Amino acid sequence: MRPNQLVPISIADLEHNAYSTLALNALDYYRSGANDMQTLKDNQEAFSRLRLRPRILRDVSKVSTETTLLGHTVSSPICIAPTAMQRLANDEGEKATARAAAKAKKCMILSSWSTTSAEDTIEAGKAVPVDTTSTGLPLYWFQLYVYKDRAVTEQLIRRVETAGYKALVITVDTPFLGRRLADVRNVFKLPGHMTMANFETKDSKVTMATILDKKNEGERAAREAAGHTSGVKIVRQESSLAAYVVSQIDPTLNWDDIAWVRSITKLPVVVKGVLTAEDAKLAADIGVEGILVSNHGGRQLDGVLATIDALPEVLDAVKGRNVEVYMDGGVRKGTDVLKALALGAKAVFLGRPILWGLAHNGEEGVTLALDLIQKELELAMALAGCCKLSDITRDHVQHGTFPRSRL
Ligand SMILES: Cc1cc2nc3c(=O)[nH]c(=O)nc-3n(C[C@H](O)[C@H](O)[C@H](O)COP(=O)(O)O)c2cc1C
Ligand SMILES: CCCCCCC(=O)C(=O)O
Repeated sequence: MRPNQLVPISIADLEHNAYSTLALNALDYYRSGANDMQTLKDNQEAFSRLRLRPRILRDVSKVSTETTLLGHTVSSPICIAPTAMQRLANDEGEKATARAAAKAKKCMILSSWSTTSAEDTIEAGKAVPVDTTSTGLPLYWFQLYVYKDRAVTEQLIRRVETAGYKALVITVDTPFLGRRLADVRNVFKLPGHMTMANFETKDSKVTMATILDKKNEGERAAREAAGHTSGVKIVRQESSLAAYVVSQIDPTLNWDDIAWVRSITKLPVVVKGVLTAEDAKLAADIGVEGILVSNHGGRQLDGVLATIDALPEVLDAVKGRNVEVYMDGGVRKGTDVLKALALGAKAVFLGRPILWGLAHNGEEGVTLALDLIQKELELAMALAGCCKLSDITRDHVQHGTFPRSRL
């Protein structure tokens, strides 16, 4: 371990260590939120504004966190959110995460923008022997960005169906990339030896470097055409990620496209990035199977509600409808998970904690991150008087610090 690093016993320790392990452009890409990072901060702080209401004397000698997600049994409601470019943290990247998910029998969502292909990632997970001493299986879902070129999107859907992914998670909060200032300053780009592996064909490798080079070439040509001397240094005001999004991702995305995706696949569809009752109702009306309440880890529209604060209105809006509701954003501790479940989430997803685990020690680091928060959840459940997830109710949590009698 490097000087100043901690023997990690919490997600916060893993994050602390990652700060001295990762290269600055990767660290900044992972840790940043958009603009002032108000929402990024609030995602965690909002959990601290909630208080737990434990019940006592309930025989909590055995605690189980087993649950189902869209009909599949997994060991726990703690799941892995899609995060792009995991090989920036560790060379094994998405494969390491998939193996850790398999060992823990947890659900992993793979990003469209992975640095390992969808096929190679799930194969790595499937190669891990299944622990038969407990029920449940690892579960892999695929996160979809809808490309301007619908053929690219459709081909990807066919590939992930064949590979064995069990749901499509369509991210709907990213028509354009949020402005992450550190990435702009660093002129963030993927190192040349890594690719957006799902978009690599025999003939063309889609790297951000190639996109950026084309863009620079275009800018240079435009300057020359306007009579400027060639060779003048071009000062870019965006990360290459933002440029790639503008060139490839469809900002016209709307509810008809969600219906289109549903019409071309038998996989269940989860919409990721819902923050309001209004949109939750529209999602349920269109027939999606899942809603992931998310503000993209504070990386898109800065100033939106913390996800744990948006969760109740989404749940109220779809009460009685046949749709599962999950949340992500700021989940760092077992008590955070308990609070989200008490408000009514079916599961929670972890973004950055998995990256901090990967940076720590690849697959073992992700296993450690998952295990730390899993053990914290089990302890929190026992201390709150809950042996199984169905024992956790809305009465286990309240807003603010006033006793109920004074509210
Ligand atoms: C570095 C990074 C990359 C991400 N990449 C994606 C992505 O490719 N697709 C996506 O839908 N969300 C992406 N997200 C958002 C996460 O899925 C998730 O919503 C968020 O990280 C949850 O917040 P947390 O990091 O506080 O746990 C990314 C988040 C981070 C931090
Ligand atoms: C269409 C937007 C691509 C963003 C890719 C990665 C990501 O989601 C992030 O937050 O960064």
